[in-house]
Amino acid sequence: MIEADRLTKRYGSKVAVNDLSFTVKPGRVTGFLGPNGAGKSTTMRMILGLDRPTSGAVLVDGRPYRELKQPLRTVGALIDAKWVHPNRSAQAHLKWLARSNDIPLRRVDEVLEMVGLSQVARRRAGGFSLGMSQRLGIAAALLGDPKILLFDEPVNGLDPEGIHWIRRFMQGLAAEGRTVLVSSHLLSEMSLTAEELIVIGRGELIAQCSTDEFVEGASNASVRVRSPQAQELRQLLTGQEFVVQQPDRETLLVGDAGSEQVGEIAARNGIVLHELSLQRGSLEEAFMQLTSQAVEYQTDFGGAAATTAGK
Ligand SMILES: Nc1ncnc2c1ncn2[C@@H]1O[C@H](COP(=O)(O)OP(=O)(O)OP(=O)(O)O)[C@@H](O)[C@H]1O
Repeated sequence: MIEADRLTKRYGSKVAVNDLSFTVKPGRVTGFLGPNGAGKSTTMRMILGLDRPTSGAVLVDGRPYRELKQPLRTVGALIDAKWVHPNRSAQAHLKWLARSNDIPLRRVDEVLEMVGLSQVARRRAGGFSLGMSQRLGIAAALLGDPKILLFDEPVNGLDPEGIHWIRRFMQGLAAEGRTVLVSSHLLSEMSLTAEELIVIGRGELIAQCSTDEFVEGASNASVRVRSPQAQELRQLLTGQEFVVQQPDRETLLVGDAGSEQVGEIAARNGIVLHELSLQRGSLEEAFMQLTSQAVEYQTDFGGAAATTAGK
Protein backbone atom coordinates (compact mmCIF):
# COMPACT_ATOMS: atom_id res chain seq x y z
CA MET A 1 0.00 0.00 0.00
CA ILE A 2 1.12 3.56 -0.73
CA GLU A 3 -0.53 6.42 1.16
CA ALA A 4 0.04 10.07 0.25
CA ASP A 5 -1.27 12.62 2.71
CA ARG A 6 -1.42 16.27 1.65
CA LEU A 7 1.83 15.84 -0.25
CA THR A 8 3.30 19.13 -1.46
CA LYS A 9 6.55 19.92 -3.30
CA ARG A 10 7.75 23.40 -4.21
CA TYR A 11 10.84 24.27 -6.21
CA GLY A 12 11.34 27.93 -5.32
CA SER A 13 8.13 29.64 -6.36
CA LYS A 14 7.11 26.68 -8.59
CA VAL A 15 4.55 24.36 -7.02
CA ALA A 16 5.14 20.95 -8.63
CA VAL A 17 2.80 18.96 -6.35
CA ASN A 18 0.05 20.59 -4.31
CA ASP A 19 -1.79 19.07 -1.34
CA LEU A 20 -2.04 15.67 -3.01
CA SER A 21 -3.69 12.81 -1.11
CA PHE A 22 -4.32 9.32 -2.51
CA THR A 23 -4.07 5.63 -1.66
CA VAL A 24 -2.68 2.88 -3.88
CA LYS A 25 -4.00 -0.54 -2.90
CA PRO A 26 -2.50 -4.00 -3.52
CA GLY A 27 -3.87 -6.56 -5.96
CA ARG A 28 -4.53 -4.26 -8.91
CA VAL A 29 -2.68 -2.02 -11.32
CA THR A 30 -3.22 1.65 -10.50
CA GLY A 31 -2.59 4.11 -13.30
CA PHE A 32 -1.06 7.47 -12.39
CA LEU A 33 -2.24 9.82 -15.11
CA GLY A 34 -1.67 13.44 -15.96
CA PRO A 35 -0.44 15.62 -18.81
CA ASN A 36 3.26 16.46 -19.16
CA GLY A 37 4.47 18.50 -16.22
CA ALA A 38 1.53 17.48 -13.99
CA GLY A 39 3.84 16.30 -11.22
CA LYS A 40 3.87 12.52 -11.71
CA SER A 41 7.64 12.07 -11.64
CA THR A 42 8.02 14.44 -8.70
CA THR A 43 5.42 12.42 -6.76
CA MET A 44 7.15 9.15 -7.64
CA ARG A 45 10.50 10.56 -6.53
CA MET A 46 8.95 11.54 -3.19
CA ILE A 47 7.48 8.05 -2.77
CA LEU A 48 11.00 6.67 -3.30
CA GLY A 49 12.67 9.11 -0.93
CA LEU A 50 14.64 10.72 -3.79
CA ASP A 51 12.97 14.08 -3.14
CA ARG A 52 11.84 15.44 0.21
CA PRO A 53 8.26 16.81 0.41
CA THR A 54 7.98 20.50 1.27
CA SER A 55 5.01 19.46 3.42
CA GLY A 56 2.76 16.44 3.81
CA ALA A 57 3.96 12.86 3.79
CA VAL A 58 3.92 9.66 1.80
CA LEU A 59 4.09 6.21 3.37
CA VAL A 60 5.23 3.02 1.67
CA ASP A 61 3.99 -0.08 3.46
CA GLY A 62 3.19 2.12 6.47
CA ARG A 63 6.54 3.98 6.70
CA PRO A 64 8.38 6.79 4.97
CA TYR A 65 10.81 5.31 2.42
CA ARG A 66 13.85 6.49 4.38
CA GLU A 67 12.78 4.43 7.38
CA LEU A 68 12.49 1.15 5.46
CA LYS A 69 15.11 -1.32 6.70
CA GLN A 70 15.58 -3.08 3.34
CA PRO A 71 14.03 -0.73 0.78
CA LEU A 72 14.58 -2.94 -2.29
CA ARG A 73 12.72 -5.77 -0.58
CA THR A 74 9.74 -3.50 0.03
CA VAL A 75 9.54 -1.36 -3.09
CA GLY A 76 11.01 -1.77 -6.58
CA ALA A 77 10.98 0.96 -9.21
CA LEU A 78 11.60 1.51 -12.88
CA ILE A 79 12.34 5.20 -13.25
CA ASP A 80 14.98 5.37 -15.97
CA ALA A 81 15.55 2.28 -18.12
CA LYS A 82 18.90 3.58 -19.41
CA TRP A 83 20.31 3.76 -15.89
CA VAL A 84 22.89 1.04 -16.44
CA HIS A 85 26.61 1.05 -17.23
CA PRO A 86 26.70 0.47 -21.01
CA ASN A 87 29.70 -1.88 -20.88
CA ARG A 88 28.24 -4.08 -18.18
CA SER A 89 26.25 -7.18 -19.11
CA ALA A 90 22.65 -7.46 -17.89
CA GLN A 91 23.75 -10.18 -15.50
CA ALA A 92 26.72 -8.19 -14.14
CA HIS A 93 24.50 -5.13 -13.63
CA LEU A 94 21.95 -7.14 -11.63
CA LYS A 95 24.67 -8.96 -9.64
CA TRP A 96 26.17 -5.62 -8.67
CA LEU A 97 22.75 -4.38 -7.54
CA ALA A 98 22.04 -7.62 -5.66
CA ARG A 99 25.41 -7.54 -3.86
CA SER A 100 24.99 -3.94 -2.77
CA ASN A 101 21.54 -4.71 -1.38
CA ASP A 102 22.26 -8.03 0.34
CA ILE A 103 20.11 -10.00 -2.07
CA PRO A 104 21.16 -13.62 -2.84
CA LEU A 105 22.87 -13.83 -6.26
CA ARG A 106 20.63 -16.71 -7.40
CA ARG A 107 17.80 -14.19 -7.58
CA VAL A 108 19.58 -12.60 -10.58
CA ASP A 109 18.95 -15.59 -12.86
CA GLU A 110 15.37 -15.83 -11.58
CA VAL A 111 14.49 -12.25 -12.50
CA LEU A 112 16.27 -12.51 -15.87
CA GLU A 113 14.10 -15.53 -16.60
CA MET A 114 10.94 -13.70 -15.46
CA VAL A 115 11.48 -10.86 -17.93
CA GLY A 116 12.67 -13.11 -20.76
CA LEU A 117 16.30 -11.92 -20.89
CA SER A 118 18.08 -15.20 -19.97
CA GLN A 119 19.38 -15.67 -23.53
CA VAL A 120 21.06 -12.25 -23.61
CA ALA A 121 22.16 -12.15 -19.96
CA ARG A 122 25.86 -11.91 -20.87
CA ARG A 123 25.50 -9.31 -23.60
CA ARG A 124 26.51 -5.64 -23.06
CA ALA A 125 23.48 -3.73 -21.79
CA GLY A 126 24.67 -0.71 -23.81
CA GLY A 127 23.68 -2.56 -27.00
CA PHE A 128 20.15 -3.35 -25.81
CA SER A 129 17.07 -2.03 -27.62
CA LEU A 130 14.70 0.19 -25.65
CA GLY A 131 12.36 -2.76 -25.08
CA MET A 132 15.21 -4.92 -23.73
CA SER A 133 16.40 -2.04 -21.52
CA GLN A 134 12.89 -1.71 -20.10
CA ARG A 135 12.87 -5.43 -19.33
CA LEU A 136 16.25 -5.11 -17.61
CA GLY A 137 14.91 -2.17 -15.57
CA ILE A 138 11.92 -4.28 -14.56
CA ALA A 139 14.22 -7.17 -13.61
CA ALA A 140 16.16 -4.76 -11.36
CA ALA A 141 12.91 -3.57 -9.75
CA LEU A 142 11.98 -7.21 -9.03
CA LEU A 143 15.34 -8.22 -7.53
CA GLY A 144 14.24 -7.83 -3.89
CA ASP A 145 10.87 -9.52 -4.60
CA PRO A 146 9.10 -6.35 -3.38
CA LYS A 147 5.40 -6.09 -2.52
CA ILE A 148 5.22 -2.63 -4.07
CA LEU A 149 6.27 -1.64 -7.60
CA LEU A 150 6.50 1.74 -9.28
CA PHE A 151 6.89 2.21 -13.03
CA ASP A 152 7.40 5.69 -14.50
CA GLU A 153 6.16 5.85 -18.13
CA PRO A 154 7.25 2.24 -18.82
CA VAL A 155 5.81 2.02 -22.34
CA ASN A 156 7.19 5.28 -23.73
CA GLY A 157 8.79 4.63 -27.11
CA LEU A 158 7.99 0.90 -27.18
CA ASP A 159 6.53 -0.96 -30.15
CA PRO A 160 3.05 -2.59 -29.82
CA GLU A 161 4.53 -5.97 -28.86
CA GLY A 162 6.65 -4.37 -26.11
CA ILE A 163 3.65 -2.41 -24.85
CA HIS A 164 1.53 -5.54 -24.77
CA TRP A 165 4.22 -7.48 -22.89
CA ILE A 166 4.64 -4.78 -20.22
CA ARG A 167 0.87 -4.47 -19.82
CA ARG A 168 0.44 -8.22 -19.24
CA PHE A 169 3.48 -8.35 -16.98
CA MET A 170 2.22 -5.55 -14.73
CA GLN A 171 -1.21 -7.17 -14.54
CA GLY A 172 0.47 -10.46 -13.57
CA LEU A 173 2.39 -8.73 -10.75
CA ALA A 174 -0.84 -7.20 -9.43
CA ALA A 175 -2.60 -10.58 -9.64
CA GLU A 176 0.09 -11.94 -7.30
CA GLY A 177 -1.18 -9.44 -4.72
CA ARG A 178 1.44 -6.72 -5.26
CA THR A 179 0.78 -2.99 -5.26
CA VAL A 180 1.53 -1.66 -8.76
CA LEU A 181 1.60 2.07 -9.57
CA VAL A 182 2.32 3.01 -13.17
CA SER A 183 2.51 6.53 -14.54
CA SER A 184 1.52 7.56 -18.04
CA HIS A 185 0.22 10.57 -19.93
CA LEU A 186 -1.91 8.36 -22.21
CA LEU A 187 -5.41 7.56 -21.01
CA SER A 188 -6.16 5.10 -23.82
CA GLU A 189 -3.14 3.00 -22.85
CA MET A 190 -3.92 3.17 -19.13
CA SER A 191 -7.56 2.26 -19.69
CA LEU A 192 -6.34 -1.11 -21.02
CA THR A 193 -3.80 -1.67 -18.25
CA ALA A 194 -5.12 -0.22 -15.01
CA GLU A 195 -8.19 -1.07 -12.95
CA GLU A 196 -7.88 2.01 -10.80
CA LEU A 197 -6.78 5.54 -11.74
CA ILE A 198 -5.27 8.51 -9.95
CA VAL A 199 -5.53 11.54 -12.25
CA ILE A 200 -3.60 14.73 -11.54
CA GLY A 201 -3.17 18.09 -13.25
CA ARG A 202 -0.83 20.91 -12.20
CA GLY A 203 0.15 18.89 -9.17
CA GLU A 204 -3.42 18.57 -7.89
CA LEU A 205 -5.77 15.62 -7.68
CA ILE A 206 -8.45 15.59 -10.40
CA ALA A 207 -9.85 12.12 -9.72
CA GLN A 208 -9.21 8.84 -7.96
CA CYS A 209 -11.65 6.15 -9.05
CA SER A 210 -11.94 2.91 -11.01
CA THR A 211 -10.99 3.13 -14.68
CA ASP A 212 -14.54 2.17 -15.66
CA GLU A 213 -16.01 5.01 -13.61
CA PHE A 214 -13.54 7.50 -15.07
CA VAL A 215 -14.20 6.43 -18.64
CA GLU A 216 -18.00 6.45 -18.14
CA GLY A 217 -17.90 9.91 -16.63
CA ALA A 218 -15.30 11.36 -18.95
CA SER A 219 -16.60 10.58 -22.41
CA ASN A 220 -19.87 12.00 -23.69
CA ALA A 221 -22.13 9.44 -25.28
CA SER A 222 -24.09 10.15 -28.42
CA VAL A 223 -26.45 8.00 -30.48
CA ARG A 224 -26.08 7.28 -34.18
CA VAL A 225 -29.35 6.61 -36.04
CA ARG A 226 -29.94 5.70 -39.65
CA SER A 227 -33.47 5.96 -40.97
CA PRO A 228 -35.18 6.52 -44.32
CA GLN A 229 -37.31 9.01 -42.32
CA ALA A 230 -34.32 10.85 -40.84
CA GLN A 231 -35.75 14.30 -41.50
CA GLU A 232 -38.99 13.53 -39.67
CA LEU A 233 -37.10 12.00 -36.72
CA ARG A 234 -34.76 14.98 -36.60
CA GLN A 235 -37.71 17.34 -36.15
CA LEU A 236 -39.16 15.20 -33.36
CA LEU A 237 -35.81 15.09 -31.53
CA THR A 238 -35.01 18.78 -31.82
CA GLY A 239 -38.57 19.44 -30.60
CA GLN A 240 -37.52 17.62 -27.42
CA GLU A 241 -34.38 19.73 -26.97
CA PHE A 242 -31.91 17.13 -28.27
CA VAL A 243 -28.89 18.46 -30.15
CA VAL A 244 -28.91 16.70 -33.51
CA GLN A 245 -26.32 16.65 -36.29
CA GLN A 246 -27.02 15.20 -39.72
CA PRO A 247 -23.85 14.08 -41.53
CA ASP A 248 -25.87 12.72 -44.51
CA ARG A 249 -29.47 12.32 -45.70
CA GLU A 250 -30.21 9.13 -43.73
CA THR A 251 -27.95 9.57 -40.68
CA LEU A 252 -28.42 11.50 -37.44
CA LEU A 253 -26.05 11.95 -34.50
CA VAL A 254 -27.93 12.73 -31.32
CA GLY A 255 -25.81 14.32 -28.60
CA ASP A 256 -26.02 13.43 -24.90
CA ALA A 257 -28.70 10.81 -25.45
CA GLY A 258 -29.27 7.13 -24.68
CA SER A 259 -30.24 4.68 -27.43
CA GLU A 260 -33.43 3.78 -25.43
CA GLN A 261 -34.68 7.38 -25.53
CA VAL A 262 -34.12 7.74 -29.28
CA GLY A 263 -35.51 4.27 -30.06
CA GLU A 264 -38.68 4.93 -28.06
CA ILE A 265 -39.35 8.29 -29.70
CA ALA A 266 -38.96 6.63 -33.11
CA ALA A 267 -41.26 3.72 -32.15
CA ARG A 268 -43.99 6.01 -30.78
CA ASN A 269 -44.03 7.86 -34.08
CA GLY A 270 -43.85 4.81 -36.33
CA ILE A 271 -40.43 5.69 -37.71
CA VAL A 272 -38.43 2.90 -39.36
CA LEU A 273 -34.83 2.57 -38.11
CA HIS A 274 -31.98 0.91 -40.01
CA GLU A 275 -29.42 1.55 -37.25
CA LEU A 276 -29.45 2.65 -33.62
CA SER A 277 -26.07 2.58 -31.88
CA LEU A 278 -24.43 4.21 -28.89
CA GLN A 279 -21.20 6.07 -29.76
CA ARG A 280 -18.62 6.68 -27.06
CA GLY A 281 -16.46 9.79 -27.35
CA SER A 282 -12.72 9.32 -27.71
CA LEU A 283 -11.19 8.65 -24.32
CA GLU A 284 -8.15 10.75 -25.06
CA GLU A 285 -10.40 13.63 -26.05
CA ALA A 286 -12.36 13.36 -22.81
CA PHE A 287 -9.17 13.12 -20.77
CA MET A 288 -7.73 16.20 -22.47
CA GLN A 289 -10.94 18.10 -21.85
CA LEU A 290 -10.85 17.19 -18.17
CA THR A 291 -7.20 18.09 -17.73
CA SER A 292 -7.03 20.98 -20.22
CA GLN A 293 -7.12 23.60 -17.49
CA ALA A 294 -4.23 21.75 -15.95
CA VAL A 295 -1.91 21.59 -18.96
CA GLU A 296 1.17 23.66 -18.36
CA TYR A 297 2.10 24.61 -21.90
CA GLN A 298 -0.91 24.82 -24.21
CA THR A 299 -0.35 24.41 -27.93
CA ASP A 300 -2.55 25.39 -30.85
CA PHE A 301 -2.42 21.89 -32.25
CA GLY A 302 -3.73 20.17 -29.08
CA GLY A 303 -6.92 19.38 -30.97
CA ALA A 304 -5.05 17.37 -33.60
CA ALA A 305 -3.39 15.27 -30.89
CA ALA A 306 -6.78 14.63 -29.33
CA THR A 307 -8.08 12.86 -32.40
CA THR A 308 -5.16 10.45 -32.78
CA ALA A 309 -5.94 8.17 -29.87
CA GLY A 310 -9.09 6.62 -28.55
CA LYS A 311 -10.63 3.28 -27.78
N1 LIG B 1 14.16 19.99 -9.96
C1 LIG B 1 13.20 20.83 -10.37
N2 LIG B 1 13.35 22.16 -10.29
C2 LIG B 1 12.37 23.01 -10.69
N3 LIG B 1 11.20 22.61 -11.21
C3 LIG B 1 10.98 21.29 -11.34
C4 LIG B 1 11.97 20.33 -10.93
N4 LIG B 1 11.46 19.09 -11.16
C5 LIG B 1 10.24 19.26 -11.70
N5 LIG B 1 9.95 20.58 -11.80
C6 LIG B 1 8.70 21.17 -12.32
O1 LIG B 1 7.63 20.60 -11.61
C7 LIG B 1 6.53 20.32 -12.47
C8 LIG B 1 6.17 18.85 -12.42
O2 LIG B 1 7.18 18.10 -13.09
P1 LIG B 1 7.16 16.50 -13.20
O3 LIG B 1 8.39 16.09 -13.94
O4 LIG B 1 6.93 15.91 -11.87
O5 LIG B 1 5.87 16.26 -14.09
P2 LIG B 1 5.42 14.94 -14.86
O6 LIG B 1 3.96 14.82 -14.64
O7 LIG B 1 6.26 13.78 -14.46
O8 LIG B 1 5.68 15.35 -16.34
P3 LIG B 1 6.32 14.50 -17.55
O9 LIG B 1 5.26 13.57 -18.00
O10 LIG B 1 6.60 15.60 -18.54
O11 LIG B 1 7.55 13.86 -17.01
C9 LIG B 1 6.94 20.81 -13.85
O12 LIG B 1 6.47 22.12 -14.00
C10 LIG B 1 8.44 20.80 -13.79
O13 LIG B 1 8.97 21.78 -14.67
